[in-house]
Amino acid sequence: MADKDADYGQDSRALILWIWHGYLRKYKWILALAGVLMAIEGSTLGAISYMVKPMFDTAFAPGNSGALWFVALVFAGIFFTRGVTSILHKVMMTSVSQKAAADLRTDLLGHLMLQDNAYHQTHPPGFLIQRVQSDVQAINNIWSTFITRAGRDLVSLIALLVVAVSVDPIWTLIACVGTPLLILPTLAAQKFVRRRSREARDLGARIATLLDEIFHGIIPTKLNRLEDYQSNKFRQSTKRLVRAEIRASVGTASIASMVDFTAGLGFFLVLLYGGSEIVAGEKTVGQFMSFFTAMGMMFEPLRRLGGIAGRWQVIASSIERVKELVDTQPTLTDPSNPLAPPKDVPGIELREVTLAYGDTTVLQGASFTAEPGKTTAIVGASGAGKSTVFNVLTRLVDPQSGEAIVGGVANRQMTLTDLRNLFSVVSQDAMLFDETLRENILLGQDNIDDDRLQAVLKAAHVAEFLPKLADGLDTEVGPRGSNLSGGQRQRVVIARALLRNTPILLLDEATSALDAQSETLVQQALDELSQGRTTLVIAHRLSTVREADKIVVMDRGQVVDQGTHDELLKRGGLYAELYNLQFNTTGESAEEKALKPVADDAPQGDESSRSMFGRLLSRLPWVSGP
Ligand SMILES: Nc1ncnc2c1ncn2[C@@H]1O[C@H](COP(=O)(O)OP(=O)(O)OP(=O)(O)O)[C@@H](O)[C@H]1O
Repeated sequence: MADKDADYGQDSRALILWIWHGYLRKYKWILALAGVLMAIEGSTLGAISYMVKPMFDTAFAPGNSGALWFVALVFAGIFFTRGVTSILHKVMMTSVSQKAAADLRTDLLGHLMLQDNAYHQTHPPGFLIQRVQSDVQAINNIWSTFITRAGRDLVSLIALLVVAVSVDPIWTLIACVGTPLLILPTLAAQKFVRRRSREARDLGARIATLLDEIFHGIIPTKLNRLEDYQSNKFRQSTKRLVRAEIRASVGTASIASMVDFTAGLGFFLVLLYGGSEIVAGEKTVGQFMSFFTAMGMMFEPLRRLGGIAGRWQVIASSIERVKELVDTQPTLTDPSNPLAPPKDVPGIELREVTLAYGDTTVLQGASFTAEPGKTTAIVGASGAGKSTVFNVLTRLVDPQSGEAIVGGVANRQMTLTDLRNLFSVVSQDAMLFDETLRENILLGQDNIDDDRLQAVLKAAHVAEFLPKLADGLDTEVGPRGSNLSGGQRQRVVIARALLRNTPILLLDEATSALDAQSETLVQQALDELSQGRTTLVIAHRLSTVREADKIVVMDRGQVVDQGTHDELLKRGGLYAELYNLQFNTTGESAEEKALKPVADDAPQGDESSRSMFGRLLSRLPWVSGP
């Protein structure tokens, strides 16, 4: 993302207020108590430096052993108080900080899951993981660096300053003479740090995306010998990250160092001026020691506070990034006056749907109907827009014009929850989570009785491979279900769909990745699943859609024909061409013979149809691929 001023121009006050209102205000009493404890701890430094004066002037100089006891006991009490208050406020602050960060992470995840599909296509998983994990962690650092330390340091500084002023206001003024010199360089350094931190966070997100792609695609990476290529890309990005991190920390450190320089100047001047007053006998050694102890103790908190200005810039850049995500609103939302979803098994109608991604038109006035409780197949070449039809129906994307009607209700008029509760989708990528088989099937439903579960396992043909698994239903399936075969994963997804018991079933190439034996089993499970439901099937293998009640033929975003298998073959249009082509190339001579007259007789004098054929020939996966 561009590193421009406008991006990090979010004013710090607004960012703090956002965190305060959203995540901290509810802990205000704990924070207040922790603040009091912090103030007590901070003021103990002032008390220590204050007690140096009586130690010298009342106990040491006159040799008063009674006063010595008193001073020693007071010192012990001060250190004890410091220890107790320190641990108490740290525990309180840490618990609030961890809880606030957990709340923020959870909110962020919920918000990101609601974003449109288009958003997730432009914000890859690695990028979002980085935001949810690392940026929130950086915000969490607010506590360790900003509030806990800064609060205590500020109180210490004030207490020590009070002691110093009480000893001699002029000495104090001289000691602080260099402070105004700090302002301009500090502001410049802060801006620099914020810029570099932002750059580092961007690079971190890019690296997380790269890692995500490498590990998700580890098999193609190995097979294509891409190890060096990926390592190189990683090395380049990490080099830039290291550079940005180093620059940011140099900026942060330089702010602290500027404090050192001005403090050095202050010490130098006070030593000359105050020292001469002691030599002249105008001040006592006790006063001088008390002042110098206060000044010496001020040095560390002041240095840390100087560094905190830089750290705040790092934190602010993370808050900005997280806030940017939170401020992004999804466009696919519930209607303001939603209608109830259909009660019976619904029919589906796509009415003149046109959809484009940028300049690319994907659906162009596409219309068809799918009867309730029947199976409708959608066929067409790769890229014809078949999967996009499913995306429109389930509102993963909204078309620019036209509408999708489910059971007489336009899908945009239902809430997203009601709409998506109507569909079960089984696709080629059976999405399993890294949990047990049982958890993968139940997906959080805890009201399923065992009889129903067993019936579902049987119907989905999961029961057949259960005995082969070490822990049966409690077997861990591994990341993305990697401990199961493709066919087994499909059957788990079918079991899920059976349990969801939705009235509409969308099958997107559900059996295409399976061998013949698995395909038969999965097909049986799917047949079981589609009973009594409105089913839409996308399949490249036309043998699997022959039995459909209706077949919708798509070409380049348009519905070019629809009917039963026999009707379409008789008409001799695109479907007959596809079918003929498929069975010719797979060498099923019986089909070939049966279809040849149809293909020859088809009304293909039409040039567009012939060019379509040539186009299809080059695009069809079953022609070029295995
Ligand atoms: N998010 C997107 N942004 C841009 N173009 C897209 C997007 N999604 C799909 N497309 C394009 O839309 C066209 C239709 O895609 P779709 O996935 O619907 O085709 P399909 O018929 O299902 O293809 P296949 O059979 O290969 O799965 C393709 O040309 C694809 O490149």
